[in-house]
Amino acid sequence: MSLLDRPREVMRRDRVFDFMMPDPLEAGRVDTRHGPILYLEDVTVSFDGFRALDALTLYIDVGELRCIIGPNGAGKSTMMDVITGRIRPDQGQAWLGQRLDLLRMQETDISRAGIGRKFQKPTVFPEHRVVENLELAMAGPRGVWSTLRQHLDGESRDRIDSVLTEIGLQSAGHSRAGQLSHGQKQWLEIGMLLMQNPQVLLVDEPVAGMTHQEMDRTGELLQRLAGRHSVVVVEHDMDFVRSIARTVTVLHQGSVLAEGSMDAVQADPRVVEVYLGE
Ligand SMILES: Nc1ncnc2c1ncn2[C@@H]1O[C@H](COP(=O)(O)OP(=O)(O)OP(=O)(O)O)[C@@H](O)[C@H]1O
Repeated sequence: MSLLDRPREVMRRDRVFDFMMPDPLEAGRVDTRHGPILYLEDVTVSFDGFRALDALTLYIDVGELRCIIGPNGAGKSTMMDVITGRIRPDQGQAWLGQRLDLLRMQETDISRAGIGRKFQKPTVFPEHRVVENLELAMAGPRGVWSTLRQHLDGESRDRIDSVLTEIGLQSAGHSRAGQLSHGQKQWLEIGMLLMQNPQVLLVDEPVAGMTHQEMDRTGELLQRLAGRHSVVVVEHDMDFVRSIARTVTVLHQGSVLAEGSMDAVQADPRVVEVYLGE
Protein backbone atom coordinates (compact mmCIF):
# COMPACT_ATOMS: atom_id res chain seq x y z
CA MET A 1 0.00 0.00 0.00
CA SER A 2 1.51 3.35 -1.06
CA LEU A 3 1.41 6.40 1.16
CA LEU A 4 -1.47 7.80 -0.89
CA ASP A 5 -3.59 4.66 -0.80
CA ARG A 6 -4.56 5.13 2.81
CA PRO A 7 -6.09 8.61 2.47
CA ARG A 8 -7.81 7.46 -0.75
CA GLU A 9 -9.28 4.54 1.14
CA VAL A 10 -10.58 6.87 3.84
CA MET A 11 -12.13 9.19 1.19
CA ARG A 12 -14.15 6.44 -0.52
CA ARG A 13 -17.74 7.53 -0.92
CA ASP A 14 -19.12 4.18 0.12
CA ARG A 15 -17.24 4.56 3.40
CA VAL A 16 -19.06 7.63 4.63
CA PHE A 17 -20.32 6.66 8.06
CA ASP A 18 -23.36 8.26 9.69
CA PHE A 19 -21.24 10.44 11.95
CA MET A 20 -19.48 11.76 8.82
CA MET A 21 -22.75 12.68 7.07
CA PRO A 22 -22.96 16.45 7.32
CA ASP A 23 -26.25 18.11 8.16
CA PRO A 24 -27.36 19.29 4.71
CA LEU A 25 -28.38 22.63 6.18
CA GLU A 26 -24.95 23.14 7.65
CA ALA A 27 -23.10 21.58 4.76
CA GLY A 28 -22.88 24.89 2.90
CA ARG A 29 -21.39 24.20 -0.47
CA VAL A 30 -21.47 20.60 -1.52
CA ASP A 31 -18.07 18.94 -1.55
CA THR A 32 -17.10 18.63 -5.21
CA ARG A 33 -13.35 18.93 -4.79
CA HIS A 34 -12.79 15.40 -6.01
CA GLY A 35 -15.15 15.23 -8.97
CA PRO A 36 -18.75 15.51 -10.16
CA ILE A 37 -21.63 17.07 -8.25
CA LEU A 38 -24.07 14.25 -8.90
CA TYR A 39 -23.33 10.56 -8.98
CA LEU A 40 -25.75 7.79 -9.86
CA GLU A 41 -24.13 4.39 -9.86
CA ASP A 42 -25.79 1.08 -10.78
CA VAL A 43 -29.20 2.40 -9.79
CA THR A 44 -31.98 -0.12 -10.24
CA VAL A 45 -35.68 0.56 -9.62
CA SER A 46 -38.26 -2.17 -10.13
CA PHE A 47 -42.03 -1.86 -10.20
CA ASP A 48 -43.60 -5.29 -9.72
CA GLY A 49 -40.55 -6.94 -11.25
CA PHE A 50 -40.35 -4.50 -14.20
CA ARG A 51 -37.06 -2.57 -14.24
CA ALA A 52 -37.78 1.12 -14.80
CA LEU A 53 -34.09 1.79 -14.09
CA ASP A 54 -31.61 -0.94 -14.80
CA ALA A 55 -28.15 -0.40 -13.31
CA LEU A 56 -28.18 3.24 -14.41
CA THR A 57 -24.85 5.01 -14.04
CA LEU A 58 -24.63 8.74 -14.69
CA TYR A 59 -22.35 11.56 -13.56
CA ILE A 60 -23.10 15.26 -13.74
CA ASP A 61 -20.24 17.75 -13.46
CA VAL A 62 -20.24 21.03 -11.61
CA GLY A 63 -21.84 23.75 -13.75
CA GLU A 64 -22.65 21.56 -16.70
CA LEU A 65 -25.78 21.65 -18.84
CA ARG A 66 -26.86 18.08 -19.53
CA CYS A 67 -29.79 17.10 -21.68
CA ILE A 68 -31.42 13.74 -21.05
CA ILE A 69 -33.48 12.30 -23.86
CA GLY A 70 -35.06 8.95 -24.49
CA PRO A 71 -38.31 7.45 -25.72
CA ASN A 72 -41.42 7.24 -23.55
CA GLY A 73 -40.91 4.93 -20.62
CA ALA A 74 -37.09 5.11 -20.82
CA GLY A 75 -36.88 5.94 -17.11
CA LYS A 76 -36.23 9.70 -17.19
CA SER A 77 -38.83 10.64 -14.56
CA THR A 78 -37.91 7.68 -12.39
CA MET A 79 -34.28 8.88 -12.48
CA MET A 80 -35.39 12.34 -11.30
CA ASP A 81 -37.50 10.68 -8.59
CA VAL A 82 -34.44 8.81 -7.29
CA ILE A 83 -32.29 11.96 -7.24
CA THR A 84 -34.94 13.92 -5.33
CA GLY A 85 -35.71 11.13 -2.85
CA ARG A 86 -39.27 10.39 -4.03
CA ILE A 87 -38.29 6.84 -4.93
CA ARG A 88 -35.76 4.65 -3.17
CA PRO A 89 -33.95 2.33 -5.58
CA ASP A 90 -33.65 -1.41 -4.99
CA GLN A 91 -29.91 -1.09 -5.40
CA GLY A 92 -27.21 1.33 -6.40
CA GLN A 93 -25.87 4.61 -5.11
CA ALA A 94 -26.82 8.25 -5.46
CA TRP A 95 -24.59 11.02 -4.11
CA LEU A 96 -24.57 14.78 -4.09
CA GLY A 97 -20.90 15.67 -4.15
CA GLN A 98 -18.57 13.45 -2.19
CA ARG A 99 -20.33 13.35 1.11
CA LEU A 100 -24.11 13.56 0.84
CA ASP A 101 -25.66 10.14 0.37
CA LEU A 102 -29.01 10.95 -1.25
CA LEU A 103 -30.38 7.51 -0.47
CA ARG A 104 -30.16 8.27 3.24
CA MET A 105 -31.81 11.69 3.00
CA GLN A 106 -35.46 12.79 3.08
CA GLU A 107 -36.93 14.72 0.13
CA THR A 108 -36.96 18.01 2.04
CA ASP A 109 -33.33 17.62 3.10
CA ILE A 110 -32.29 16.85 -0.47
CA SER A 111 -33.99 20.01 -1.62
CA ARG A 112 -32.37 22.05 1.16
CA ALA A 113 -28.99 20.53 0.34
CA GLY A 114 -29.17 22.08 -3.11
CA ILE A 115 -31.21 20.01 -5.58
CA GLY A 116 -34.16 21.87 -7.09
CA ARG A 117 -36.69 20.23 -9.37
CA LYS A 118 -39.07 21.84 -11.79
CA PHE A 119 -41.94 19.64 -12.83
CA GLN A 120 -43.45 19.86 -16.28
CA LYS A 121 -46.63 21.58 -15.15
CA PRO A 122 -46.04 24.98 -13.55
CA THR A 123 -47.17 25.14 -9.94
CA VAL A 124 -47.08 28.85 -9.21
CA PHE A 125 -49.53 30.53 -6.81
CA PRO A 126 -51.91 32.12 -9.34
CA GLU A 127 -53.61 34.55 -6.92
CA HIS A 128 -50.32 36.02 -5.78
CA ARG A 129 -48.18 38.53 -7.57
CA VAL A 130 -45.00 37.43 -9.29
CA VAL A 131 -42.79 39.01 -6.61
CA GLU A 132 -44.86 37.35 -3.88
CA ASN A 133 -44.34 33.98 -5.54
CA LEU A 134 -40.60 34.57 -5.37
CA GLU A 135 -40.86 35.63 -1.71
CA LEU A 136 -42.80 32.51 -0.88
CA ALA A 137 -40.20 30.36 -2.61
CA MET A 138 -37.56 31.94 -0.41
CA ALA A 139 -39.67 31.38 2.69
CA GLY A 140 -39.22 27.67 3.20
CA PRO A 141 -40.57 26.56 6.55
CA ARG A 142 -41.52 30.06 7.76
CA GLY A 143 -44.88 29.59 6.10
CA VAL A 144 -46.89 31.52 3.58
CA TRP A 145 -48.73 34.11 5.63
CA SER A 146 -45.97 35.08 7.98
CA THR A 147 -43.75 35.57 4.96
CA LEU A 148 -46.18 37.83 3.13
CA ARG A 149 -46.77 39.92 6.26
CA GLN A 150 -43.09 40.37 6.98
CA HIS A 151 -41.14 43.29 5.62
CA LEU A 152 -38.40 42.12 3.34
CA ASP A 153 -34.88 43.13 4.22
CA GLY A 154 -32.76 44.84 1.59
CA GLU A 155 -30.82 41.72 0.80
CA SER A 156 -33.98 39.72 0.09
CA ARG A 157 -35.36 42.51 -2.07
CA ASP A 158 -32.12 42.60 -4.07
CA ARG A 159 -32.27 38.87 -4.47
CA ILE A 160 -35.83 39.03 -5.79
CA ASP A 161 -34.87 41.81 -8.20
CA SER A 162 -31.92 39.90 -9.55
CA VAL A 163 -33.99 36.72 -10.04
CA LEU A 164 -36.76 38.76 -11.73
CA THR A 165 -34.19 40.13 -14.15
CA GLU A 166 -32.67 36.72 -14.68
CA ILE A 167 -36.00 35.20 -15.71
CA GLY A 168 -36.98 38.22 -17.80
CA LEU A 169 -40.05 39.18 -15.77
CA GLN A 170 -38.96 42.61 -14.44
CA SER A 171 -41.96 44.35 -15.96
CA ALA A 172 -44.39 41.68 -14.74
CA GLY A 173 -43.28 41.70 -11.09
CA HIS A 174 -46.60 43.08 -9.84
CA SER A 175 -48.86 41.05 -12.11
CA ARG A 176 -50.76 38.15 -10.65
CA ALA A 177 -49.04 34.91 -11.55
CA GLY A 178 -52.33 33.53 -12.89
CA GLN A 179 -52.33 36.22 -15.58
CA LEU A 180 -48.94 35.25 -17.01
CA SER A 181 -48.58 33.37 -20.28
CA HIS A 182 -47.68 29.69 -20.10
CA GLY A 183 -44.05 30.47 -20.91
CA GLN A 184 -43.85 33.21 -18.28
CA LYS A 185 -45.26 30.83 -15.66
CA GLN A 186 -42.52 28.35 -16.49
CA TRP A 187 -39.87 31.04 -16.10
CA LEU A 188 -41.43 32.15 -12.81
CA GLU A 189 -41.23 28.61 -11.55
CA ILE A 190 -37.57 28.43 -12.54
CA GLY A 191 -37.17 31.74 -10.67
CA MET A 192 -38.83 30.21 -7.60
CA LEU A 193 -36.26 27.44 -7.67
CA LEU A 194 -33.47 29.98 -8.05
CA MET A 195 -34.63 31.74 -4.87
CA GLN A 196 -33.37 28.70 -2.98
CA ASN A 197 -30.03 28.95 -4.75
CA PRO A 198 -29.82 25.29 -5.77
CA GLN A 199 -26.58 23.85 -7.03
CA VAL A 200 -28.36 21.30 -9.19
CA LEU A 201 -31.46 22.20 -11.19
CA LEU A 202 -33.56 19.34 -12.57
CA VAL A 203 -35.88 20.63 -15.26
CA ASP A 204 -38.59 18.40 -16.69
CA GLU A 205 -39.81 19.21 -20.22
CA PRO A 206 -39.41 22.97 -19.90
CA VAL A 207 -40.64 23.91 -23.37
CA ALA A 208 -43.73 21.72 -23.72
CA GLY A 209 -46.57 23.96 -24.93
CA MET A 210 -44.35 27.01 -25.53
CA THR A 211 -44.26 29.26 -28.59
CA HIS A 212 -41.02 29.33 -30.62
CA GLN A 213 -40.11 32.67 -29.14
CA GLU A 214 -40.66 31.38 -25.60
CA MET A 215 -38.56 28.33 -26.42
CA ASP A 216 -35.68 30.52 -27.57
CA ARG A 217 -35.81 32.54 -24.37
CA THR A 218 -35.99 29.40 -22.26
CA GLY A 219 -32.93 28.05 -24.05
CA GLU A 220 -31.03 31.25 -23.37
CA LEU A 221 -32.08 31.18 -19.71
CA LEU A 222 -30.97 27.58 -19.16
CA GLN A 223 -27.66 28.23 -20.89
CA ARG A 224 -27.07 31.28 -18.69
CA LEU A 225 -27.87 29.30 -15.55
CA ALA A 226 -25.38 26.56 -16.41
CA GLY A 227 -22.00 27.45 -15.01
CA ARG A 228 -23.47 28.90 -11.84
CA HIS A 229 -25.65 25.79 -11.41
CA SER A 230 -25.52 22.28 -12.81
CA VAL A 231 -28.58 22.02 -15.03
CA VAL A 232 -30.16 18.70 -16.02
CA VAL A 233 -32.88 19.04 -18.64
CA VAL A 234 -35.23 16.22 -19.63
CA GLU A 235 -36.83 17.10 -22.93
CA HIS A 236 -38.57 15.45 -25.88
CA ASP A 237 -38.28 18.37 -28.28
CA MET A 238 -35.20 17.51 -30.32
CA ASP A 239 -34.88 20.93 -31.98
CA PHE A 240 -34.78 22.51 -28.56
CA VAL A 241 -32.26 19.98 -27.27
CA ARG A 242 -30.09 20.60 -30.33
CA SER A 243 -30.22 24.34 -29.69
CA ILE A 244 -28.90 24.12 -26.13
CA ALA A 245 -27.16 20.77 -25.82
CA ARG A 246 -23.56 20.31 -24.96
CA THR A 247 -23.63 16.75 -23.69
CA VAL A 248 -26.67 14.59 -24.35
CA THR A 249 -27.45 11.35 -22.53
CA VAL A 250 -29.84 8.93 -24.20
CA LEU A 251 -31.74 6.69 -21.81
CA HIS A 252 -33.37 3.51 -23.01
CA GLN A 253 -34.96 0.78 -20.93
CA GLY A 254 -33.62 2.26 -17.74
CA SER A 255 -29.97 2.64 -18.63
CA VAL A 256 -27.65 4.81 -20.70
CA LEU A 257 -27.72 3.87 -24.37
CA ALA A 258 -25.45 6.64 -25.62
CA GLU A 259 -23.79 9.81 -24.41
CA GLY A 260 -21.97 12.61 -26.22
CA SER A 261 -22.64 15.59 -28.46
CA MET A 262 -26.04 15.85 -30.14
CA ASP A 263 -24.43 15.07 -33.52
CA ALA A 264 -22.71 11.99 -32.12
CA VAL A 265 -25.79 10.53 -30.44
CA GLN A 266 -28.05 11.25 -33.41
CA ALA A 267 -25.61 9.42 -35.67
CA ASP A 268 -25.46 6.42 -33.33
CA PRO A 269 -27.29 3.53 -35.05
CA ARG A 270 -28.57 2.22 -31.70
CA VAL A 271 -30.18 5.58 -30.98
CA VAL A 272 -31.69 5.77 -34.47
CA GLU A 273 -33.14 2.30 -34.04
CA VAL A 274 -34.70 3.10 -30.65
CA TYR A 275 -36.34 6.28 -31.96
CA LEU A 276 -37.50 4.72 -35.23
CA GLY A 277 -39.03 1.91 -33.23
CA GLU A 278 -41.26 4.37 -31.34
N1 LIG B 1 -45.27 3.93 -10.00
C1 LIG B 1 -45.09 3.10 -11.04
N2 LIG B 1 -45.62 1.88 -11.04
C2 LIG B 1 -45.42 1.02 -12.08
N3 LIG B 1 -44.69 1.33 -13.16
C3 LIG B 1 -44.15 2.55 -13.22
C4 LIG B 1 -44.31 3.49 -12.17
N4 LIG B 1 -43.64 4.62 -12.52
C5 LIG B 1 -43.09 4.40 -13.72
N5 LIG B 1 -43.40 3.15 -14.15
C6 LIG B 1 -42.96 2.54 -15.40
O1 LIG B 1 -41.55 2.66 -15.46
C7 LIG B 1 -41.13 2.96 -16.79
C8 LIG B 1 -40.32 4.22 -16.78
O2 LIG B 1 -41.20 5.32 -16.52
P1 LIG B 1 -40.71 6.82 -16.51
O3 LIG B 1 -41.92 7.64 -16.22
O4 LIG B 1 -39.55 6.98 -15.63
O5 LIG B 1 -40.27 7.02 -18.04
P2 LIG B 1 -39.98 8.38 -18.82
O6 LIG B 1 -38.73 8.17 -19.57
O7 LIG B 1 -40.02 9.53 -17.87
O8 LIG B 1 -41.22 8.43 -19.81
P3 LIG B 1 -41.95 9.71 -20.46
O9 LIG B 1 -41.00 10.29 -21.45
O10 LIG B 1 -43.14 9.08 -21.13
O11 LIG B 1 -42.32 10.64 -19.35
C9 LIG B 1 -42.40 3.05 -17.64
O12 LIG B 1 -42.59 1.80 -18.29
C10 LIG B 1 -43.48 3.28 -16.63
O13 LIG B 1 -44.71 2.74 -17.06
